[in-house]
Amino acid sequence: MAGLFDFFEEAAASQVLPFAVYCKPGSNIITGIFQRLPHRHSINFNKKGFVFAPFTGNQAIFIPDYASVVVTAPLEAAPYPVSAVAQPDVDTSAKEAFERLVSKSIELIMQGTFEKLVCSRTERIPLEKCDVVAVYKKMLRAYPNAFRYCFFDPLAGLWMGATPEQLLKADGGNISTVALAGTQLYDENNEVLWPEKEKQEQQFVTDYITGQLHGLVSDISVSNPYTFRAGNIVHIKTDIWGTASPGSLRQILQRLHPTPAVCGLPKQEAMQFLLHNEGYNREYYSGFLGEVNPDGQTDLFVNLRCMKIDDNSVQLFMGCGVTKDSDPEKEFMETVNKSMTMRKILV
Ligand SMILES: C=C(O[C@@H]1C=C(C(=O)O)C=C[C@H]1O)C(=O)O
Repeated sequence: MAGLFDFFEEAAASQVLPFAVYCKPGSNIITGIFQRLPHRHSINFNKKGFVFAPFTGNQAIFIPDYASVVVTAPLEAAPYPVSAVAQPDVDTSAKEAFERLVSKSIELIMQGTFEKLVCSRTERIPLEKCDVVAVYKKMLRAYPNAFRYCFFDPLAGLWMGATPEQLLKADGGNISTVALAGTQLYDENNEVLWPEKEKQEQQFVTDYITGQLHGLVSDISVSNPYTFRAGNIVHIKTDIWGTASPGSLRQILQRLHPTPAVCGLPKQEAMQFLLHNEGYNREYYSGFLGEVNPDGQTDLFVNLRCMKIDDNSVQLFMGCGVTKDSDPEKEFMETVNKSMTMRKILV
């Protein structure tokens, strides 16, 4: 009988029908959902399946279980130690353009137009041929604490990523989410200390999320912020959980996405600013993805540390939170560090 990786090899090679292959943080079960017919389904929170939504949140793609073959496989291979891969040569014009965007954002924050903006950029790496399944297998072993996925849809293209950020977990009335922000390089020889700027940036996210949950979620609990490692970098993380009113999942999601961890404050204005000023289309980067299950666990993640794989190139996506205390050059370096998550598995 054909196993998950047979389906995956075939679906990735032919690139005709939508599919998703994923493994949850800390899990050793890989799930594949392979749609049987070339029909585009829209998201329906009453059906079980896999959702893939763009940054703007509009027109999410949905692969329903009932229209697909769903297979699982155990993750048996040992962890893959990601090697020290050299950082890429700096593309001066990309660096200057990004620093201009960050400077403009700082100015608008100083003027009071925004409290926070998350600026992002994309980088294209030429690649003759990408062995999608081999790269995915490497990613599975390299980032055990991330949500590791590969997704394909004929219009959206082929995407892969290892995201550290949960957007929403819901099981019956119990829901949880996280506020994740603040970034520095992981250094095993030094204790992690967080500057005020990073703490403040992360606090914005925690306050926004708890504020948005009020009215829809009761008994909201918030953990203390703690340091969380994601590959070669560390973040500040706060866990947030509570009890949701029945049938409120779609509304909670609308209120949360996109959080100020990936967009900005105020939300709608920040989104418009980013759409008009980043100079490229984020598409599904900083959107959300994962399992929807009205009768069980819904498990959604923010699409970060991801890439889009085309015939002859790979496009990387990375961003960073900008506040009034940001330094444009440091923010650019932060995006380089974040790009290493995917770069390391491409070598
Ligand atoms: C925007 C990204 O990451 C987000 C931004 C962070 C930051 O500004 O420090 C940290 C984690 C993520 O919430 C990205 O990885 O592209």
